[in-house]
Amino acid sequence: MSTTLDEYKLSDIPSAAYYIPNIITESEEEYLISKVNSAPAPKWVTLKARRLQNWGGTPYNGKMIQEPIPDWLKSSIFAKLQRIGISFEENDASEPNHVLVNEYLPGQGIMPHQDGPLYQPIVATVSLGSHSILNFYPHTSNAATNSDAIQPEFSVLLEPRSLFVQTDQLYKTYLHGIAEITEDNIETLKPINASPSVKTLSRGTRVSLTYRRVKNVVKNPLAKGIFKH
Ligand SMILES: O=C(O)CCC(=O)C(=O)O
Ligand SMILES: [Fe+2]
Repeated sequence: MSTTLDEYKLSDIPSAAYYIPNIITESEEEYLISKVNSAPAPKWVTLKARRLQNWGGTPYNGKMIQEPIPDWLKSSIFAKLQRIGISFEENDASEPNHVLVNEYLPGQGIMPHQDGPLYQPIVATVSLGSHSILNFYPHTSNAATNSDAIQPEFSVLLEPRSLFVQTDQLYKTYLHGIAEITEDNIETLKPINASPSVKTLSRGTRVSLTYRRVKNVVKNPLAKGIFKH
């Protein structure tokens, strides 16, 4: 990782996480939200506590048939990821090949989980529209099945327009999740990067763009002309 990135490294937690406020402008944020919201209805997959869109392909059975990532998801982001030195492949600066878009209404979240070996062990998340709090738990805890009863080991505040990167041991040995609540008590949870003057934060609708690199990618057979008429 580059020296620029090191400036944003979060300390006192397992290596490594980086937090970069205001990676995009308010107008870029508005544009990205409008593009997410204008995706065709079948693009959305609705789950119990969030809905999502897959771009670049839909991982299945440990593989993904590669589809192009649309320009609107690349234009304001890829150059910035590269400039601050975020590499999605060991030893070079390969770009992400998959973007998962998640939308959470206030009160929605995601159970503690690991992103797993399908991806290179790095995920870069841009937050849009509202803040959230990402909670981390050691993977040996039973937070995945009982998150309400388990206190996170630490939490990170994700402000709108920020970039959060998790990689290496943090990616591989911790679970992360978002509680299904409408208001975050900053005073008690004490996210490692939050200002001590903030007491509570009410959630609005948050869209997250999670940029990753799927390791095992197959080219689209249609694009190769296998099914030529
Ligand atoms: O919305 C987020 O910031 C977290 C999403 C996440 O953990 C995932 O999609 O695997
Ligand atoms: Fe995740």
